[in-house]
Amino acid sequence: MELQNLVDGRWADGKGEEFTSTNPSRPSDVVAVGALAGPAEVDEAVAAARRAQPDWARTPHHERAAILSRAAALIDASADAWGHELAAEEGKTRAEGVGEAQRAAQILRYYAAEADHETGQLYASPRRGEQILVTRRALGVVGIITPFNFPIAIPAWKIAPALSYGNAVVWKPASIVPLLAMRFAQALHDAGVPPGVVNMVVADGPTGGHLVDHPGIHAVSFTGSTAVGQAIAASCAARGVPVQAEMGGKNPAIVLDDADLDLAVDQVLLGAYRATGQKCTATSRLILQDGIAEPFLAAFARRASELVVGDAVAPGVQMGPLVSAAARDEVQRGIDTAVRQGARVLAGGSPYGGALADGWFVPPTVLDLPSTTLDVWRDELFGPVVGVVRARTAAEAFALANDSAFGLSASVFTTDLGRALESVDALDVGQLHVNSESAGADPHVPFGGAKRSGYGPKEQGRAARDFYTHTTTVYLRG
Ligand SMILES: NC(=O)C1=CN([C@@H]2O[C@H](COP(=O)(O)OP(=O)(O)OC[C@H]3O[C@@H](n4cnc5c(N)ncnc54)[C@H](OP(=O)(O)O)[C@@H]3O)[C@@H](O)[C@H]2O)C=CC1
Ligand SMILES: O=C(O)CCC(=O)C(=O)O
Repeated sequence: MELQNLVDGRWADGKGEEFTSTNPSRPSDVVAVGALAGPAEVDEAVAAARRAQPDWARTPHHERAAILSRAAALIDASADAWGHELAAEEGKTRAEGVGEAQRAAQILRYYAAEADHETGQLYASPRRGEQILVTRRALGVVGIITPFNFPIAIPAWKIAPALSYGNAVVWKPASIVPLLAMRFAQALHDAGVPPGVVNMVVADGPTGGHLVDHPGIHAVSFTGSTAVGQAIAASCAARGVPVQAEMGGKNPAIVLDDADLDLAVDQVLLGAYRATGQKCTATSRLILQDGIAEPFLAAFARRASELVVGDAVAPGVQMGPLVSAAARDEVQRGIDTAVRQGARVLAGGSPYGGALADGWFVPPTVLDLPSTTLDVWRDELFGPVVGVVRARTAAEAFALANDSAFGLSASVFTTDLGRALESVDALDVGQLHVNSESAGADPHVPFGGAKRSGYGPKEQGRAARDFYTHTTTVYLRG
């Protein structure tokens, strides 16, 4: 597949450095080749977006919605093929890839349906002969920067609301997995998004910085690492531009003495190892109450070791590789450091030999931690690694869960409604799952993190409308 950028409604080769994307299951297989875009193409894209945006904002909401619905249908029709490509380029399994493509279509449909919701409010006035209206308008041109781990769903949940509320976008996807970005841009283009309303430039991080600092950009939405997100937030603050940054996580799963253990084992496995642990919402800390710790761990470590790891597109595979050699090396280094610091390996832990040694595979790993002083308790590894500690009481378990600079997501497993409600009060996180895995985000409800996991307004649902529009309060007298 040849890499191209979409600028002002035209597909064009990049003018920057040559780039090759490869299959992390079989790194000698090339998935896409081409040249990256550079700052000049970002400038062209921003100029095109600025020209196109006013008319797009004036286009009746229902016409914008019809385009999003058509794009959703195009994605659904290609979900099998694109899901396969996603798995071959990013490393999640084929089933997860197809599911992600379908999720992108579902998100587009949700924001298409937003056309049927009210777009403002009418208030009574304290003065005779006056009404007060609150209307909404688009921000203008939004810079969108997305990570590798959800190459179509995350772009969908940023770009669909931006478009639905009348903005134009300049989007820089993660350069390591450009293929699904091209597919998504293609679906929007083929569905009839006017030239310049959606521009996609496959570029490196520094060129992303050029986009963030561009004076023609009116807001920025970012998902990725905490370091980059905080730097972007700082530059946006310096320019006075709205920003939302969705960043890392170190998400706990708490299993209390009264939990349904079979359910908890199943769900924690999903949270920890689906997408090879490469989700900001993945479970990476496991807090077990003493009474169930040993039976839970015995079952969990056995099930983790039994997961079928292999080529992401092969039938029956339950976990694929990490996205890159660098990611594989970093996660393996994190495991080795944990072991040096005293962690006991209950599953995985060592690099694969044999056929899997050629791909970027790390085994599903369970580490029993002697204390919370180990680096693996604090630092996000972004891989299939879970560190386990024990707690005497539910209160102690909740305190351990809050012992993190991050606050994205958490799971609590209990059959006691009172304890479930206590956890709602106790845990400082953006998403709390009671009796389900820590990952997952529905399009109609807010998504985002507390503490270092998130900065600025949340994403999705009504929260997206608040980010992608601003209000005008109209004091109206006849
Ligand atoms: N919270 C989350 O959802 C996610 C968190 N992460 C965390 O981030 C780590 C690294 O993953 P990665 O995807 O590389 O995350 P990064 O934060 O490095 O990248 C995310 C996006 O930002 C771009 N970018 C990088 N540097 C800059 C910059 N200076 N200015 C503007 N844009 C920039 C990247 O471009 P390019 O790809 O071209 O470098 C990519 O499009 C993971 O190990 C994980 O800890 C990662 C993905 C998702
Ligand atoms: O849990 C999910 O489905 C979303 C996760 C996410 O946003 C991420 O990993 O970047």
